[in-house]
Amino acid sequence: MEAVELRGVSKSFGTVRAVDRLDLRLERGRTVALLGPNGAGKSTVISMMLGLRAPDTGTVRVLGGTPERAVRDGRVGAMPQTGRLISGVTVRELVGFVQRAHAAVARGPVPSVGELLDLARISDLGGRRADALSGGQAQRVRFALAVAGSPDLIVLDEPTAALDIESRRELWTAIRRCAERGATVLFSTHYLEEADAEADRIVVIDRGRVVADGTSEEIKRRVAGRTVSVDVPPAPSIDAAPNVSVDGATHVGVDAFANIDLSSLPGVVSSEIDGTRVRLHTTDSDATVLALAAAGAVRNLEVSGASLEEAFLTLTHAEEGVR
Ligand SMILES: Nc1ncnc2c1ncn2[C@@H]1O[C@H](COP(=O)(O)OP(=O)(O)OP(=O)(O)O)[C@@H](O)[C@H]1O
Repeated sequence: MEAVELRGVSKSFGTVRAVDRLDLRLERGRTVALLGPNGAGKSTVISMMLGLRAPDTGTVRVLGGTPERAVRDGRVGAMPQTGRLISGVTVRELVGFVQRAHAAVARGPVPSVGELLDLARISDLGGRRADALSGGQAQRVRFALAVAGSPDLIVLDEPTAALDIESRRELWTAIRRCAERGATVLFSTHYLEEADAEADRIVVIDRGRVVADGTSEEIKRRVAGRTVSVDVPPAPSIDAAPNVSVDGATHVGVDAFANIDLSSLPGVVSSEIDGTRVRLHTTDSDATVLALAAAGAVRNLEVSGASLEEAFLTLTHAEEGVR
């Protein structure tokens, strides 16, 4: 049984179609990133998984039942994007209150207050007022509250937004510990490097639809792009360099490196010149390199795979014709 299953789910707000016939299955025990630009529909998807919104069409199943049921049974721990900690209590009191509420209804064992403080890396904050914490500290307290019921599914909506690198690292240490204990983790993020580093699987959504789904390696491969970089040859060699025939049509010579139509080289879909460095984005790096070699333009040649960022931009801008 999957942790989450969305089938043909759509949700509109007035004329805005926030989620558009979305199908998504999350296997148990994995950490999945929901990645997408602003307004892609991430929060709306999450709110339907948590039973906070009903889909217009389609079905949402969580841990084999309705989202409401899974949440009511304490099997889902959530950290929504916004929400402040209540005032007038210490961190320990707040975590204790939520822990006892879970312990009273839980089917199985739940962590003690001390374990929760330790898990969320907030043991040293137990005596501090809950409403007087830094952003990173407050986020770790919210995480402790989210996992107080030892949930099977943890849903985190942009958990590290606006946190500095150190706070992000601390929070991820805590999240990873829950994942290692077998929890399924779904988190949304704008940070590509975070999805790359923390997720077993990345689901890229855009305009309410899944545009890519796989490991970060698979997503990078989907873009099928490689970047070939070379230095622009120094002036003395320019005149001596031969011209090269490309696709039997365009004659390219390194003497005119700055003026040639780089995108007419075989495989090249776009190019950029940065100072003395030329970067060619290509779908056929072998052919591009051969053409450059024939032109004698292979100084400091480097071939690299597409970055996740390039893949993300390509995937999410595909329909706009960008790139
Ligand atoms: N309550 C609402 N009323 C009207 N429109 C809404 C509402 N909630 C979301 N939307 C719209 O639905 C679309 C998807 O929004 P959503 O918040 O799900 O995206 P998101 O991917 O979480 O974005 P972000 O990364 O900016 O948080 C957007 O166009 C948004 O303006």
